[in-house]
Amino acid sequence: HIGFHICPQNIISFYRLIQSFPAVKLHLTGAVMRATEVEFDKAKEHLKTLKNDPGNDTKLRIYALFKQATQGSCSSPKPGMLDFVNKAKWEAWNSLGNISKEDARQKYVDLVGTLISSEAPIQKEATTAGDPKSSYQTLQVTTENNITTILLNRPEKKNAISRKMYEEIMQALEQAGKDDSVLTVMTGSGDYYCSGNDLSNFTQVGAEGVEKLARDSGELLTRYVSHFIDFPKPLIAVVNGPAVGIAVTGLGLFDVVYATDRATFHAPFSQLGQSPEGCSSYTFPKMMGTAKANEILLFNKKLTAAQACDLGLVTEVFPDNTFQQEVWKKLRAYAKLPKDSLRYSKQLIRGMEKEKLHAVNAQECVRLQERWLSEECMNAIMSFFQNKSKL
Ligand SMILES: CCCCCC/C=C/C(=O)SCCNC(=O)CCNC(=O)[C@H](O)C(C)(C)COP(=O)(O)OP(=O)(O)OC[C@H]1O[C@@H](n2cnc3c(N)ncnc32)[C@H](O)[C@@H]1OP(=O)(O)O
Repeated sequence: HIGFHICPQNIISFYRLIQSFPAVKLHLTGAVMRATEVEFDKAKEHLKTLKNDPGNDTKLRIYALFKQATQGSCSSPKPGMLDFVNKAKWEAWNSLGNISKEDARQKYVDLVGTLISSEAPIQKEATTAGDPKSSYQTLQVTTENNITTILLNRPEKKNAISRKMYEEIMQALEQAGKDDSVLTVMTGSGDYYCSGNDLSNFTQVGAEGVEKLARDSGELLTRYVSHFIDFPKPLIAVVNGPAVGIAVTGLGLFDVVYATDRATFHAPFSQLGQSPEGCSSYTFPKMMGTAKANEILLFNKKLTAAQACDLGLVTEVFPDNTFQQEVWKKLRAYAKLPKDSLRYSKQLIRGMEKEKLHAVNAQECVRLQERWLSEECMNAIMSFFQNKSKL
């Protein structure tokens, strides 16, 4: 017995205690938050939503990881024999030895993730009435056979991503990250996978002018891309047709990309007076070499599915007439694999890169905010709407 009383009120005071540490306040008010710190903060918030008491051992582990992540190794003197609670906390913290702050932060995030997902309701059926998933306007989100599918659903606009759709995709990713499914799939409805950013996002200039629009767009894009960087389980793109702009660049943040042989991949940034996003200025050169990436990101080279596969952007290409059948057969088999093993393996594969990716995302969005205000970009957007100059 360690002196904690296990009741909901005590869980709440435990969180308050954790929140009240000066180190956390300092960390929260820091002007620049590092990527995993953002994730760490999210985990702290998620922790507050736990409905069940995780038990004293787990609470001590959470406490210890929190201290190690924010203050480093335990160096305070051991509390006296009769100071049960503080002694147990000290022992838990001290038992972490010299593990780094970053490792502790990751372990904290993983532990909270496991606790939260163990409470998630079991999803047995595809979308049902009253399910928040059925309230999306631009997406159709379903969970079936352990697979949550996010269907981009504006086929009449070639699934161009409107502001509403950016928000809904983020919301759907948050849900999918927490639900009981094993895999998350993104695909498009109709003949396109996605024609990228909806160019009318740049024509809705409010009273505060274009600078405000550019700032808001930069903020939206940063959040959007962060959701892919931080997505905790395997994320698969089923590219059912042509992909443009951010729908191409973001593919570097997916874990597997299956494409129909009808798909093309086009990131026409210089043609639009813009610059790369979705972390592609980092993921593309890393994946295919700088020279090949330059043809795509600087010189607007449109790739066929086979070329994209040769360059490593696409995992496998299927003939269009058997695409859906072959891909879903594979996915259904993958979705039978153990969920946590997949989740942890993905986190190991991606974990080391996360901070870098967040930094790249931030840098790309700063550059884009400047680009969106440029004459080059404004002319390209006007030209699309006035002359319908297509790519
Ligand atoms: C909040 C800001 C975040 C910014 C993130 C940065 C992201 C950057 C990018 O993604 S850059 C790429 C932007 N995309 C484009 O430039 C594509 C523009 N579209 C086209 O060139 C063509 O529409 C096409 C080649 C994709 C398809 O041509 P086609 O098959 O001939 O179809 P239509 O042109 O008739 O299209 C049907 C319908 O959809 C509308 N539409 C298609 N794509 C977009 C788009 N990206 N933005 C807005 N609207 C789009 C098109 O206008 C038609 O509408 P209509 O029927 O005329 O009302």
